[in-house]
Amino acid sequence: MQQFHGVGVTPGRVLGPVLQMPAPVAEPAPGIVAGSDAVADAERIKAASKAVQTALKDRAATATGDAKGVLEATAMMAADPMLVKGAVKLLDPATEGGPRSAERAVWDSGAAVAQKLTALGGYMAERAADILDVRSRIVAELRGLPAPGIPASDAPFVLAAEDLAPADTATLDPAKVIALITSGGGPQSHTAILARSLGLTAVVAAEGVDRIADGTEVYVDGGAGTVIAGPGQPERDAAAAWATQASALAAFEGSNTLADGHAVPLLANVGTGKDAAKAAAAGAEGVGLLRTEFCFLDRDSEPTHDEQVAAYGAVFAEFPGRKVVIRTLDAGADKPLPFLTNTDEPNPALGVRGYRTDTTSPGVLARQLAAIAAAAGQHEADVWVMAPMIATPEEAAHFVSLAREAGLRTAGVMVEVPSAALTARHVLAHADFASLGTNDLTQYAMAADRMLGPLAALNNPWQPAVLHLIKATCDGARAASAAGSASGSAAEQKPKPVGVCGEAAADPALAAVLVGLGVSTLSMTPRALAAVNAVLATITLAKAQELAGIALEAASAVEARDAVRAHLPVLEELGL
Ligand SMILES: C=C(OP(=O)(O)O)C(=O)O
Ligand SMILES: [Mg+2]
Repeated sequence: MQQFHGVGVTPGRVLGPVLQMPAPVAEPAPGIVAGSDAVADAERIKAASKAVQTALKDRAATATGDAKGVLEATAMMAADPMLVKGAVKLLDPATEGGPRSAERAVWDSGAAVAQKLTALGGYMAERAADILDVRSRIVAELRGLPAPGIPASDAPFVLAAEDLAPADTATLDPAKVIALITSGGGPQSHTAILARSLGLTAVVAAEGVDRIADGTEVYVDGGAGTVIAGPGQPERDAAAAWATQASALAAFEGSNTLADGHAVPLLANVGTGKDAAKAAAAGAEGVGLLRTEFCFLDRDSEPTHDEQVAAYGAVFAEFPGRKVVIRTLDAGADKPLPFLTNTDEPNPALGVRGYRTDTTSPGVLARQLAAIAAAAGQHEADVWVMAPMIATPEEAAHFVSLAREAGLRTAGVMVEVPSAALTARHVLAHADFASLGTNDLTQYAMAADRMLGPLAALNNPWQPAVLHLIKATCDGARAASAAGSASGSAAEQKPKPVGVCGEAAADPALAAVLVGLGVSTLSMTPRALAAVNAVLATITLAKAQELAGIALEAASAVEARDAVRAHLPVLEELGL
C-alpha cells in the first residue's frame, strides 16, 4: 500500500484502476531516418491517418453530448486531404527543408495547414488546434505509441496526469472517468474548476501520482486529498459507504437555512444559459456569479449588442424573480482575449485585466453595461452587476457610476485584490454589495500563481491570511452600512451584502467558516449545492462563528482546516 498526499478538490471516495494520461507527442527530429523509402513512407502515412480516423469514429459512436460532436469532427480531420497529401508531398527530398521522415512530414504538413486556418480567422482559426491534435495522433500512430489525450477505455477508470490541458477536458466523459488525480495543478486551477463543475472526485498536486502504473487499483479520497495505491478492506468499505451516501446527498431542495433558521442563500456560478438551466434544476436560489467571458471567448472581435443581450438574457430567463449577479468582462491573465489584452505582459496576473481593461480599451465596458441593462429589461430576474479586479474606492465609485448611467440599479464589486478587502469600508461606501473572489484573493494574498501546481499549498483558501482578508471585508461592509445610516449605529443597520463566489464556497467545511466570518450568500458550482446545504443545515450561526474563530487563530492552512474539520463530525458522517 502506498499513499500520496495532495489537495482535495471535490469530495468523494472512489476505487478504480488507474489509467495515465499519455505524455504529449514530442516533435520529430528534422531529417530522414536512415534506410527509409519515400514510397513506403507515403503508404505508412495514409495507413496511420486511416487508423486514427477509425479509432476516433469508434469512440464517437459510443460517446454522448458535446464529446460526440468533438470526436466526430476530429475524425473527419484525420483524413483531411490537405494534411495527408501535404505530408506525402513533403516526403519528396527535393521539397524545401527536405528530406524528411514520415513523422516529420506529417508534423510539418500539420503546421502548414494550421497556419493557413489561423490566417483565415474566425471559425476556421478555431480549427487550427484540432488539426494540431490530429497531427499528434498520426505521429503517435506512426511511432506505435498510445494516442495522446484522454485514454479510451470501455471500463470506468481513475484518470492520472501531471495536469490536463483545457483541450483535453472537452472529451472527458464523466461516465468513464470516475476520479481525477494530478501531480500538478492547484485547487483553483482550471482543471480543479472543471472537476468541481463535473462533480468529479478529484485530488490535485499529489506528487508521484503521475507515475502510478496503468491498471493499479487506487482509492481516491477527494475530501481528505489522499490517494492510496493497493487499498485494503477499510478503503473498500469507505468507497461502498460513499456510493450510498452520495446518492442520499443528491438533492438540494432550493432553500438553505442553518439549524437556527438563519438563511444563507446558496447560489450558482454559471457561464451560459445552458449552465443556468442546470443550476435552476439543481435548486440554486439564484446566480451568484455569471462569468460573461464565455460570450467573448474564441472570437477575435467584441460581440455585438444583440449577441450580448441574447447571451445574458438566456441566463436571466432561468431565474425569474431571483437574484442574478452578472460580472462584467474579466479578460486578461488566465482569460486572455485577443482583441482586448496584451499577451506580451511580463506578469499577466498583475497586469491589465478585469475592470482595468477599461483604461486601455475604453468603451467595451460601457457597451457591455448597456447590453446587460437591455437584457435585464426583457426579463424578470433581479439583476445585480459587479466588476472584477477592483482595487481602490475610486475604481469602485467609477464602476458604480457607469452602471447607474446604464440604468442598472444594483451595482457592486468583486473583492479579489487584498487592497479592496483591507479598504472595504471605503469601497463599500460606493458599492451596493461585494462578492469575494477567493480564487484570486488567495493568489494575490499569497503571491502564488493560481495556475501553478508547485505552489498549490500556498494557493489554498484555508490560508489564515486569506480568512483574515475575508473578515476585513465583512467588517468593512458593516462599518460602511453604519456610516451610511442616519443613526450611525452598526447594530441598527443591515450590513451591505458580502457573498463568496470563489471555489472556497464549494468546500462544505470552509463554507461554514465563511458564514461565521459574516458572509451572507455562497455561490458555487451546482454540483456542490447539496453537500454544502447538508453541512450548513446542521450548525447554528453561533457554531459557524465559533468555527470561524478557530480558523482565524490557526497558524497554517492545514491547521485551520484540520481544526475546523475536527469540530464538524458531520463531515465524516457524510463522507465529505
Ligand atoms: C470567482 C473568481 O473569479 P475567477 O475564478 O473567474 O477569476 C475568483 O477569483 O475567485
Ligand atoms: Mg477572479
